[in-house]
Amino acid sequence: MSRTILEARNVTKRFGGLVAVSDVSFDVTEHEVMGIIGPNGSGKSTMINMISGSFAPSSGSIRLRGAELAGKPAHKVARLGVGRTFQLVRLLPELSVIENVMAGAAFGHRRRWGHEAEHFARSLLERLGLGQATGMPVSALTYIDTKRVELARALAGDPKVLLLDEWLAGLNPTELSTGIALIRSLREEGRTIILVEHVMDAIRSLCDRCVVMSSGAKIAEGTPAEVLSDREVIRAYLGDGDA
Ligand SMILES: Nc1ncnc2c1ncn2[C@@H]1O[C@H](COP(=O)(O)OP(=O)(O)OP(=O)(O)O)[C@@H](O)[C@H]1O
Repeated sequence: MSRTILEARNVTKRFGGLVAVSDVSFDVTEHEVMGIIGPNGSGKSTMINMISGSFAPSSGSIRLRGAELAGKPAHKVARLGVGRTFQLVRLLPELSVIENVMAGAAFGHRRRWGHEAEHFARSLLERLGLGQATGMPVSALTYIDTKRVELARALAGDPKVLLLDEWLAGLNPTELSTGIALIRSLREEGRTIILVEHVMDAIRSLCDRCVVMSSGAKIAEGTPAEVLSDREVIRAYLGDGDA
């Protein structure tokens, strides 16, 4: 039976006078891939940042299997089981590829150290196609490879919920199909994933459900086919004249 793993209730985030996220609620079921989509500036990254503990909500609740995440710092949220990648890749530039991934193993949900961390990091890097690059400095990597390392680092903590913030952004068409196949393989192994994405092909082919945001509010929720044919969603993306 499917169970709710993450529950967002009436979540609001204000930056001074600006309401970036306004009273948003949704549930994420175990093993599902849920997309958060919406036009630029609609509050998607802010929502992800609140789930991962980068920002505290101004009000509302975010629970992971019943445990309150709202207001907890990012390292505690990671320990409780939320792993993430960032819209702008954040790696430790002084460290090698494998050291970056081992850092994720040390600070994630299931802590691994020393040989165990190294072994696990190596197996993840091989799986993500970076088996030959483990000792390289991250500064020598191509853009897609830095994204792979960041994904490996997030997976190294064995997260219960993986947040991908525009992980596919900036990839060329070949890299994009590799990237989509990679996320699909994570989905097939039963991971729970929340992804913020602008690439509609990826949304259609990867997501079980989507939440659509516009100006901070949730305006629709459903399968990709349902929400992408919703008049209000089309209006939010294209403007009044086109809906
Ligand atoms: N740290 C911050 N301080 C002040 N305002 C912020 C901050 N972060 C986001 N905002 C504002 O909150 C609103 C929502 O931004 P957010 O980045 O969450 O949108 P988004 O849907 O992720 O956009 P995009 O698709 O362009 O990444 C925007 O108006 C943005 O300028």
